Amino acid sequence: MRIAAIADDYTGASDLANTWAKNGLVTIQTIGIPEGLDVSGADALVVSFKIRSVPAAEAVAAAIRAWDWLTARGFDHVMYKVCSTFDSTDEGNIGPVTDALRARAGAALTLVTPAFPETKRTLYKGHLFVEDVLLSESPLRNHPLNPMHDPNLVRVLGRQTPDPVGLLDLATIRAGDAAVAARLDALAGEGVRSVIADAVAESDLDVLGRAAGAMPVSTGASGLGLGLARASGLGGGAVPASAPTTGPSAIVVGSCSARSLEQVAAAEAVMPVLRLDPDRLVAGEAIAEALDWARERIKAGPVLVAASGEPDAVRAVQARHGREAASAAIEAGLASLAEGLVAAGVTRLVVAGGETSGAVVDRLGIAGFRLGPEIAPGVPVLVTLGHEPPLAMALKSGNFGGADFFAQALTRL
Ligand SMILES: Nc1ncnc2c1ncn2[C@@H]1O[C@H](COP(=O)(O)OP(=O)(O)O)[C@@H](O)[C@H]1O
Ligand SMILES: O=C(O)[C@@H](O)C(=O)COP(=O)(O)O
Repeated sequence: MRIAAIADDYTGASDLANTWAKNGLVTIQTIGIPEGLDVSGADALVVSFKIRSVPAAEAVAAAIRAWDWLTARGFDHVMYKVCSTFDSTDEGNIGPVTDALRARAGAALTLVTPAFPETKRTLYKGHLFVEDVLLSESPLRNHPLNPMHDPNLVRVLGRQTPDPVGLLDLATIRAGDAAVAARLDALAGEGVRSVIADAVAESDLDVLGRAAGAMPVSTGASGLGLGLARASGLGGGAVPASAPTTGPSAIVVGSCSARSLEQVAAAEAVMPVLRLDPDRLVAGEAIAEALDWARERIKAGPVLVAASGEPDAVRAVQARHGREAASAAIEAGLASLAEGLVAAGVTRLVVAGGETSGAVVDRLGIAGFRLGPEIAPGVPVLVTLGHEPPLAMALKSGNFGGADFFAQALTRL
C-alpha cells in the first residue's frame, strides 16, 4: 500500500512526514502538487497546502486537485492531515474537505481522529484531551484564528457537515478488528458518513490504521498516520540521517501559542531576541529595521525575531485591525523578513507557527523537502529541494517542542 497525505498546513505536513520517515518510509514533503519534482522514489508523499483557515470552497478545490493527482499516480490511500488539536471553525475546513474527498473516492465512510498520543493528544468518548485537560480548557481556547471551545468532536464536526457524524468508541476499538468492522457497517447503515474514532494509546491507532487503510481516504493527525504506516507493510527504508548545514542561522516566530511564547522567553537567555510591534507590522513597517538588526548579528550567532503576543494582546490587535487582516499582514511581514534573512546568507532557518510557516515557505519559493532526523516529537529537520543553496529548516507547530526547542533545533540543523 502506497500512502499519501494532503496536509492543511505546512508544519502539520512536516509532523506527519516525520512520523512516516522515522517509521522507515521513504517520504517527501511537497509544497502543493509537485509538478516539477521527481517523487518517483517515495513510498509516501505529503502534499502541503495552506488551507486550514481559507474559505471552505478553496480548501475543497485544492484537496480534490491533489486527490486526483495522487490517485492517478498509484497512491492507494490518502489521508487528509489535520491538526491534532482539530483546529477549525464551524465553517470548516475539516468537515467540507472530508466530505468532498469521500465523495470523490466513492467511499461510504471516513474515519476521523486527531489523536496523537506521543504528544499527549488523546480522544475518549469523542472528547479530545490536550495533555491533561480537555481541548476547551487547553491553550487552544485562545488560538488567534480558530479558538477551540468545544472538546466534543462529534459535535464539532457535526457543525461542519450536513451528514450525521458517529463515534467509534475505545471499547469497540479494544475489542479488535472484527468488532470495529461490525460497528462501522452498522454506522454506515444508519447513514453516518464521518466517524470520530477514540484513541488513547498507539495500539489503538494500529487497529484504526488497519480499518482506515481498507478505505480510500481518512482524516487525522500523526497518530492515524502512524497506524497507516504500520498497516501499509512498507517501512524498510533507513531512518533519515543527520544533514548538518553550515552557515548563519535565524528563528522567525509568528506563533502565539502558549508553548511558543515559553520558547521565545527561554531563547532570550541564549541568543539576541527582537520582539516586533504588531501594530507597526500591520502598517507595513518594522521589517526593514528588523532586517538591519538581524544582519548586524547573524555572523556572530543565531538571532530570533518574534511577532508573537499573549492572548489579551493578540485580541487587542485583532480588535484594532480585524482578525484576518492582522494575521495576513503579520504573516506577510514575517515572510519578507525570512526572505531578507536568506538573501543575507541565512542557510539554517527555524519558523514557528503553521500559518507563519506557510507564508515563509511560499515566499521562499520552496518546492519540497527531504526529511532529516526528528528534533522533537512532531518536528523534523527539513532539507529543501529545488532551492539553491539548500536550506536546513524546521517548521515548528505552535504547541510542539520543549521550552529549549529553539536552541535544541539549531544544534540539529
Ligand atoms: N502579536 C500578534 N497579534 C495578532 N496576531 C498575531 C501576532 N503575532 C502573530 N500573529 C498571527 O497569529 C497567527 C498564528 O498562527 P500560526 O502561525 O498558525 O501559529 P500556531 O502554529 O501557533 O497556530 C498568524 O496568522 C500570525 O500572523
Ligand atoms: O497535528 C498537529 O498538532 C500539528 O501537526 C499541527 O498541525 C499543528 O498546527 P500549528 O500549531 O498551527 O502549527
